[in-house]
Amino acid sequence: MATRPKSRQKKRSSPLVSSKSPSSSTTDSSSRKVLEASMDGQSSNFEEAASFEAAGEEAGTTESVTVTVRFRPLSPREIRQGEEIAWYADGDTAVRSEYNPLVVYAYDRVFGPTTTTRHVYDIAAQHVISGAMEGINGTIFAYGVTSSGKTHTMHGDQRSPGIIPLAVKDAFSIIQETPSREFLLRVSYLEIYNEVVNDLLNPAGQNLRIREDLQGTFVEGIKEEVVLSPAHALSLIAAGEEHRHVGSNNFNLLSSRSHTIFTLTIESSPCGEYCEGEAVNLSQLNLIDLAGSESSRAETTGVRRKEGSYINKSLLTLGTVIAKLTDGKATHIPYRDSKLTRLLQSSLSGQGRVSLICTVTPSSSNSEETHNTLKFAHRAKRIEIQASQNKIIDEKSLIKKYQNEIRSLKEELELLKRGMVNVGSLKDIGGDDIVLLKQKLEDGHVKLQSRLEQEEEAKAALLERIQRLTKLILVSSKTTQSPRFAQRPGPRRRHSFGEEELAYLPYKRRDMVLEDQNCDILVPMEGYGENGDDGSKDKKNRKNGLLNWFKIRRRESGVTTLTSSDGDKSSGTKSLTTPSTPQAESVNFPTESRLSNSVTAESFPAGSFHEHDRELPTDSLSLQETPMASMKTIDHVDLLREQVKILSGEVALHSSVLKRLSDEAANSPKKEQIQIEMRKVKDEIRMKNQQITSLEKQMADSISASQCTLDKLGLSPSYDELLEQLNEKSFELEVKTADNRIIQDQLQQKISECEELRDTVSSLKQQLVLALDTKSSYISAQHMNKENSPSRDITAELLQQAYMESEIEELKQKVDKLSESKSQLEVRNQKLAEESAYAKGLASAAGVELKALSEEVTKLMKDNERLAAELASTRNSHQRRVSNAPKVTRRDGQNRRQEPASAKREATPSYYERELMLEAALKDKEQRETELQKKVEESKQKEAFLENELANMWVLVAKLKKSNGNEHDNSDS
Ligand SMILES: Nc1ncnc2c1ncn2[C@@H]1O[C@H](COP(=O)(O)OP(=O)(O)OP(=O)(O)O)[C@@H](O)[C@H]1O
Repeated sequence: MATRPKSRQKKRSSPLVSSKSPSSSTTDSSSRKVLEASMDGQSSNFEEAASFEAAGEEAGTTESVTVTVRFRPLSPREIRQGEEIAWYADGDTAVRSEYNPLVVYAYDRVFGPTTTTRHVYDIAAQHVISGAMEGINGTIFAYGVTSSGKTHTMHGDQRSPGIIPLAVKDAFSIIQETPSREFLLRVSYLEIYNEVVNDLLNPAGQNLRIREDLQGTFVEGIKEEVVLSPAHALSLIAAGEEHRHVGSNNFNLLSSRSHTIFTLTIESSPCGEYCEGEAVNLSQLNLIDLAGSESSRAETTGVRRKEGSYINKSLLTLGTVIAKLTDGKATHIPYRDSKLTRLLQSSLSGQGRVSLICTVTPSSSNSEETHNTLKFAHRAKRIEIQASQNKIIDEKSLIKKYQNEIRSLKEELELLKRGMVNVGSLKDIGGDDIVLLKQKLEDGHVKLQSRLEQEEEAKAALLERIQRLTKLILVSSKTTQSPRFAQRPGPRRRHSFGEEELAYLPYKRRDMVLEDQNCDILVPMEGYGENGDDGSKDKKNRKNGLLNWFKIRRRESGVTTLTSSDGDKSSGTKSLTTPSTPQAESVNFPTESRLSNSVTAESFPAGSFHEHDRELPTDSLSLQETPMASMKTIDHVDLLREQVKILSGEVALHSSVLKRLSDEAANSPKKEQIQIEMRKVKDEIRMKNQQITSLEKQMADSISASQCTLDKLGLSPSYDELLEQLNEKSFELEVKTADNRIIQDQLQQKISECEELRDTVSSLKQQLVLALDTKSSYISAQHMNKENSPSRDITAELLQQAYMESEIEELKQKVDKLSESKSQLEVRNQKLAEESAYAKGLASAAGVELKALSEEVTKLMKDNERLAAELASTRNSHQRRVSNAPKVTRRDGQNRRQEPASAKREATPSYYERELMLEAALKDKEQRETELQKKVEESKQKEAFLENELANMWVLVAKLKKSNGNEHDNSDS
């Protein structure tokens, strides 16, 4: 990390407080929601921030999410409506309620309404970007209600570039400052609109699916573009923004109706020879501009309301996920409840650095929403994250793939060059026979010529490919090796944008758009957004508003006018003279004096990466040549030099021939013939020399032309323009070619898969044919057998025999199986018959027993009746006797009752004994009766059970008999 806020650095010396126990907490529910004394809250939170920072130094340690709050100023509309300030930034780390000074929340940092986005970037985002460049995943997102300033913070405009352009710029600056590593950057840009994922870089990529693999969630089929310069990346964002859903509500004329995620995938590996076998750092930087939550006060209808409910639902899920993550007890985190949380799953679950920038408005009308945002931010602070480097030792990483390809292409080129040089050895060919030699020479010449042409072509193709691949891999243009990661440089220089890069940022700030409008326009027009026309109105909005932002100043006529949203080229708009000179540029952006230095920026092609910030000395820039052009010049000169070498070789060969011819002419009688030959060779030599001279001239011209290139830059706008266009086109072509190659690889894979499948199909077909052949031969053999034809083929006979044998064998096996199952069934049958006999016996025994028991019961009942009658008569006689006896007084009665029982017994011994006996007998009988009745019941149950069993058995027996009968039938057949 290069720049850290000074205040933080100061605080680092203070004892660190664990980020796990944030001391600045609020009780969410209470009306007196505060909590700690403000100063305490601030300092402890500061320490927390310091702890985060320190943790960040060590990869893989626990950090907490960086949470910052950014206030926007009151909008002109709010001022007009006389709204008051409800919340304000109290110092650097606290937000306080104007209405209740005791309500205060503390964060890592709080930015007041005058803070610039650049400052916000330095504190809330820069460490995430530098981490991402080192292989640590990073996510930055802006959260807040509609119109609170999320898009202003994330995207910004030309006057105040947002976090996304600053991050892109910084990423390329870091590459520039890291000469020891090679980088490959890819971008993708998507939106989540009404829970549908759309690719903003590819209009055809609608409703994409979210998938999961071992590395986490990803969007299937999303387009990824390799980027080579900040301008290139920003142009993609601008193009993507054109497709984003934007509409108006009564708080924001250009309200984002979708969440967007801009992802920068960074691969890096050590430069040069050390890179082989070295792990590649791979990380993703997600820059997210959320759609704003909408309060019920938003006057929305139709499509707007639907969008609003989707936005609110996904933000609610985000809130729930964060609440559960910080709960500690939650077992299930509902990431899957919304596309947003699904895509943010790995970031939220703590893989990589996360920075949450909560944008708030101070206005009293939004007080409640602001309070909710503040509570959300406070909860998010408790999420723990793990910042560790992602290293992959994978040859499949794109950068490794390109590096390997470049290496092998270079080797190929080297071989080719050597082959071409060896061509010169032809000069050794010699012979006494001149005619033969001449013939040989002519043949050799033709062959040599065509071979040379082929090899030239191959070489040119190789060079082009190497160039193309090398260009995709970004390296620092600095030659000094000062590894960035080993020793961190001092304060980072400011981010500054070149003309070309600024052209891709929105020109007007949104508030300017709002201010330009009549106040009435802020309230939706009658019927606005009520029907399906919303879409078209959106488009119109986009055209009127956003198109202006993203209108790229073209240099066709040298002067371009940026029209206002109503198409008026009046004074309300700025006339932009396309600059080709520093003076012209300063006219364009009078407010930004720092821009005036970036003259040469536009002269650099989009297709090449060269840091051309205005911080770099202009002198150093002027010495640089357009890399693309320079590469081409070098290659051209290289090719010319090779051709000169070859021609010189040929001249040398002809000279040696000439020498031999002149020697021969001196001794030979056929002088004239030899002299003719010599003249021809001399002509050849002259011609070759002329060619050499012309090639040398071309070489000199090319070199001088390349040296003059810079002089011409800026002086000849049309040439620049053409060059730029050419470079852009060639860059586009390169990227397309890279894409094509990937597609071709995939195609190749599919083709090989297809071939494999075809092979399988053909082998299956063969098997089928074989089987059919066997069958038909068998049938024909059988047929022949039937006819008993004497001309029977022996093979068919053998085949038939074998077939029959196998058939017999099979049948035998079947018979065995059947007989086995038959015997099993017989055994079972036997058992069942035995069981049924036993059951029958039991049933009859039970019947007999039942009969006996019922007889006994009748007998007992009779006895019972008899005894009962006896007892009744005895009682009657006793009563009669008592009533006949003399009357006694009550006292007598009592006395008599008090007489001992023996005396009583003595008085009526037979009566008492008999009564007792009878009662005992009666009891006994009753007991026996109940017992017997119980037994009868049991027997009845038993009988019923046995009858049931018997019935079942009969059914079984019947079944068995039936199946036996079938088997017999089968075996008989
Ligand atoms: N810090 C700031 N300084 C000056 N103006 C700001 C600031 N933040 C926001 N604005 C202005 O406030 C208005 C609303 O901001 P912006 O569109 O960024 O809100 P938003 O949160 O993205 O809204 P939505 O969720 O509806 O898209 C714009 O005109 C913007 O220029």
